[in-house]
Amino acid sequence: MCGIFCMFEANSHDADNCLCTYNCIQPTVNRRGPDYHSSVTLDFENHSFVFGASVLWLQGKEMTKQPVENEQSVFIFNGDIFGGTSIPSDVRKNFGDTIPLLHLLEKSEDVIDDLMNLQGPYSFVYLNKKRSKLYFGRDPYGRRSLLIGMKDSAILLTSVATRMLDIKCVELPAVGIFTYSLETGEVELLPWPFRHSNFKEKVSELETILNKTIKLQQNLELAHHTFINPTDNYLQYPLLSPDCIFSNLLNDARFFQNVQQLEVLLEKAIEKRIATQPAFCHKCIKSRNPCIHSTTGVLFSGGVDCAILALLADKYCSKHCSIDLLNVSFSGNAPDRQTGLQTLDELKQIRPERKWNFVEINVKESELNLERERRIADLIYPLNTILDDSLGCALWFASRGQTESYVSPCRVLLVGMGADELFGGYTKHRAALKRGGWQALHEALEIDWQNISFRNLARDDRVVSDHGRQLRTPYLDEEVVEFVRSLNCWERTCPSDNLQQGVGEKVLLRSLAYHLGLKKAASLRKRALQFGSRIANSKENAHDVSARLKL
Ligand SMILES: Nc1ncnc2c1ncn2[C@@H]1O[C@H](COP(=O)(O)OP(=O)(O)OP(=O)(O)O)[C@@H](O)[C@H]1O
Ligand SMILES: NC(=O)CC[C@H](N)C(=O)O
Repeated sequence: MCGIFCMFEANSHDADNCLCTYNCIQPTVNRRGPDYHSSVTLDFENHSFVFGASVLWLQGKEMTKQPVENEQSVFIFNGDIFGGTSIPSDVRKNFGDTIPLLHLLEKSEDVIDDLMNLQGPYSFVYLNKKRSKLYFGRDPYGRRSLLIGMKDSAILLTSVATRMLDIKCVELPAVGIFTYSLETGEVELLPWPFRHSNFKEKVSELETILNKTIKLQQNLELAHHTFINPTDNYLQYPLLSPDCIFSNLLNDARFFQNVQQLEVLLEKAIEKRIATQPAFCHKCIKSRNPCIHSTTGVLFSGGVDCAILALLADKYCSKHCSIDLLNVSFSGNAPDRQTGLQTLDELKQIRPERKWNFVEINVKESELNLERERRIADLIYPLNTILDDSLGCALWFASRGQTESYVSPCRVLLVGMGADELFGGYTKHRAALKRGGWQALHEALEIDWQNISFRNLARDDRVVSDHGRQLRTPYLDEEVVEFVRSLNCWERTCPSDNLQQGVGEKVLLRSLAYHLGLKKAASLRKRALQFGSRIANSKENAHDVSARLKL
């Protein structure tokens, strides 16, 4: 993952202030991109700028260095363009995504339209000198981090910050692309063509931080999918075994069509996310020696979401390479260790030729406390709850991929984020159905989807990228999301008393797992990362501010 940093100050010809902040954050920014790092200092139109970037090379035949600077532009980019019509795929294959994206922005008449025609996660900062404008933003789902803060007249934009900084930061809301005019100092928002329910709250939080009114031209409609009731006694299979239920469902032509469509789209999403990387692992990339080490890994609890990812990854990883399955536990026999080993057996049976590296990552409390203080709390910042602490720490250790005898050489990690929001996997979805029927479940899913970019995605990106690895989330692929969100809630999930736990919730995804041969994993009950790994104390209130994250 690349690390990006930009700080600029109005009415200034001296970058010392900005450089001072850069020096403080630079080591953390650089950890995100181990292949290259550099910075650019600029005095332009009565503003002083510092741009910094570190690169994890993933696209193109050669690495693209950053910041990219030419007569017209300075550009820093963290992300992956995987598809869409604005940049042809053969161009990306040869030249990577950074330069073509810059060219697109340089000639763009309608930035939002051009970006909406791209697929993939990103955040960027782009100075267009001709237009005297700085553009910055995150992709519409908010899959990459970008923080914003202000001190006096200086504005900071960075992938990561530290708690020590004398600048209060917030996550830049993924609501559109922002522009800053060097001529007037005005900040404008070019919004994505839909609006989340918390749009206003997020924009006004930003106005407080910047101490400016943000100009917004369009007044957008709230993005909301309409609700339709199921017509028949949909999914009424009480008291049957999971095997019978899945077999029945897969024999239902209408249901099976959705399973097949999901399989096609998810495979495509995984294929792109595996194919788009150089054919070298972390250890061998410097020498460029072709290797058979793992380049792709899966954060692996053994649960249904990541089991599907691992099985489909097998199809697209070189048959000579191993695949790392990284499994973290904060107590020897944590539930996720048991399910991890169980699903490993299933994968081995289905794909016996593959070398599956099940990496047992055991974390002692002393090490957890040390690393949280030394590093993880800064990565989680500005989020600060007990839940952020548990998830952030668990993900950091899982993605470090380190045991006493092994360090994972993967540069790309697949994770199952987004599956529960899209397919309805949380206990609260069961509660909503019980409380208010399908309509309430539909609304709960809408809210979860609208919140996903603010809740966890940027934090997860900051934490995993600290190991110089790229987090990739196939369930959050645009085509997968569009398809799943086009379905009625009752076609995706059925957390009713008629279908037992471990079958009804995420029933569409579980049916796909069963169809692929993951017959045991298909009906494993959900165990959230913080409980499955035993990092969390269930007596604490997950939404309270965490004292452990304070300086
Ligand atoms: N103990 C663990 N070790 C490593 N990775 C994990 C672990 N637990 C969860 N993950 C990763 O984090 C993702 C999201 O976690 P979440 O808590 O939503 O898990 P989940 O719903 O139980 O998913 P799954 O069905 O894949 O277990 C998982 O899909 C997986 O990639
Ligand atoms: N990891 C990144 O964000 C780098 C940007 C770009 N996709 C590249 O591979 O060069």
